[in-house]
Amino acid sequence: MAEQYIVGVGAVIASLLGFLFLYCNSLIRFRGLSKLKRAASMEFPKGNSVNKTGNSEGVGTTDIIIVGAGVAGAALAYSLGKDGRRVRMIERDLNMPNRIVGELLYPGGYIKLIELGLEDCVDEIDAQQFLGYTLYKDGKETLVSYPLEKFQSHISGRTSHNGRFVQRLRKKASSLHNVTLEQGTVTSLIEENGIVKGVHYKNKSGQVLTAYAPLTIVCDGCFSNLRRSLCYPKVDIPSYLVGLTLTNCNLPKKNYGAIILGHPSPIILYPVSSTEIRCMVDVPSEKVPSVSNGEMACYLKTQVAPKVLPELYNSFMSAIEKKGNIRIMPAKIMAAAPHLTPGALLIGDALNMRHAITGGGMTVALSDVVILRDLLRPLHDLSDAFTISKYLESFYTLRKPMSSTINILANVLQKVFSASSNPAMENLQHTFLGYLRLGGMFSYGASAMLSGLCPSPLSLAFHFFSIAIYGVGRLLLPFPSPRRLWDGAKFLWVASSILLPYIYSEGIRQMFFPLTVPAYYRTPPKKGGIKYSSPLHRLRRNQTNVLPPNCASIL
Ligand SMILES: Cc1cc2nc3c(=O)[nH]c(=O)nc-3n(C[C@H](O)[C@H](O)[C@H](O)COP(=O)(O)OP(=O)(O)OC[C@H]3O[C@@H](n4cnc5c(N)ncnc54)[C@H](O)[C@@H]3O)c2cc1C
Repeated sequence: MAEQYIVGVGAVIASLLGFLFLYCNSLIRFRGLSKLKRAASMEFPKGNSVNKTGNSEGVGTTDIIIVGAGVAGAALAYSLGKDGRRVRMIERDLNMPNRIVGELLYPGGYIKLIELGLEDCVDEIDAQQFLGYTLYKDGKETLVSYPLEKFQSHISGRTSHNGRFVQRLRKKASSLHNVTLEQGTVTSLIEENGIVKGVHYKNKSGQVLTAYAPLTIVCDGCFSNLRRSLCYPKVDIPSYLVGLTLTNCNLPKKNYGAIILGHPSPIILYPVSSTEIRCMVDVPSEKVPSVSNGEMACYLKTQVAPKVLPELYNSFMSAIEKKGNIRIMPAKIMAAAPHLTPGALLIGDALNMRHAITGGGMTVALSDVVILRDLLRPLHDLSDAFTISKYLESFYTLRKPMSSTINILANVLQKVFSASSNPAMENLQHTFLGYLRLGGMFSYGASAMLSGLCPSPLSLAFHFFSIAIYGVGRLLLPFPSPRRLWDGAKFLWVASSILLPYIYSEGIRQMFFPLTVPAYYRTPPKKGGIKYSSPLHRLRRNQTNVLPPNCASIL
């Protein structure tokens, strides 16, 4: 009864906010899409028609150097290669990566793969369809399904081994005759008069070489050693993710992952192949036990194993015993803070990182690739580094709907999921789970954001207010006593102190008022008579089979 009352009051306020949100959302969407359409619908250079602007080793043979052939680099190389650019990709290690990162791709990320023509890269690698999560807390279960009803049946999340996926992307990129992929470690950028002209790199045999191109795109991942000169890196590591591979077991619900909200660490489980389950344990940075001296194994056995689902317990214990099976990675957070550098650009984890607990990095990276490809498409000549750099500044605002929504959700949810002795935090966790259980536009709206299907800062703000109303309402009922009012105030304080710093670091103006950012209006430099044709219109027509026109129609 009480919950219905809260939902009723919440629904009225939420409807008003919702109306405002939908209005602003459609305005921004309309302006943003038409800008991208305008840019991307211009004719792109084909094969040999690209101006030859390189000027040293490999004179005139490279338009764009890409550093790092990970998810972002390989996908970008393919899409730029498809547009006729001569791309030179330099990757430190061409062997199949063996990492515990980048295993879950959201449905929104899968749609980006389709937009890039790379959807077959999740075929033949034993990737699993992924439809959502079951959250477990104190013996209660909450099912969170991605809102996929309005999509074709193949649209869903995908989970797989990162290495297999990356190798497929690399293979697809290097299958294009105008994309070269070579093994080498880029050691520095070549800068002349404030313009990046190319890179110094060491090849497999240790020889120091140089490569030149009018544009260098750095995608060297979370441990980037090149980002320093292209952005203001402020990296935070709130926790570490400890990964184990479980075999001979199944998750309770097929195609769904599991998140166990237990003390001391949340545990995340999802399939990475038809026979293996990835288990990730989030351990706060200040108390990470050492793997080498066996403390981690002991921590997992004594502290974590009792919280694992009973049907996975034996596999979990055997996984700890398996040599080399305990892997650990820092979960870094870094807001994008680029400084414009003519001749160079950063994307992927090198530019921006969010907590890995929700697994949104690849979706953001692929979304960035789509935006960048569309912005670069009308440019025939990349030689005017200053003008191009100024034009590409719009990239940092256009990426915000996807990147800021996924970043903030990841960073906030890691805090909400982590056990805490603070009753207000515990309250926040219960409120969040209760909100997800409400169903309808509340839980579907939240999962539409979480899946990358409806990435919108306004939607984020709307759900934050709805959760706040719901949470405070729960605390005040049945009568708002002074004690309850105090608890409600503490609840709002804790919730805001988690969320607001992340909104601030993403940039309030870029997130909520993109139309007031001057860079947003930059159009392609009109040199050499750009002709207008409509490759993107064709693309968008194909896309509508996959993508409903707006968020409201997904829910
Ligand atoms: C523990 C953990 C789990 C995660 N899980 C998920 C998940 O489930 N889903 C998800 O979407 N995201 C996840 N992420 C984030 C995801 O891995 C990244 O967002 C994504 O891989 C970024 O792609 P990228 O191309 O920028 O970097 P990467 O994929 O890391 O690629 C960088 C490439 O650059 C190469 N390189 C590096 N330095 C040089 C150099 N100097 N010269 C040449 N090449 C170089 C590297 O060898 C590598 O191939 C996770 C992250 C962590 C830490």
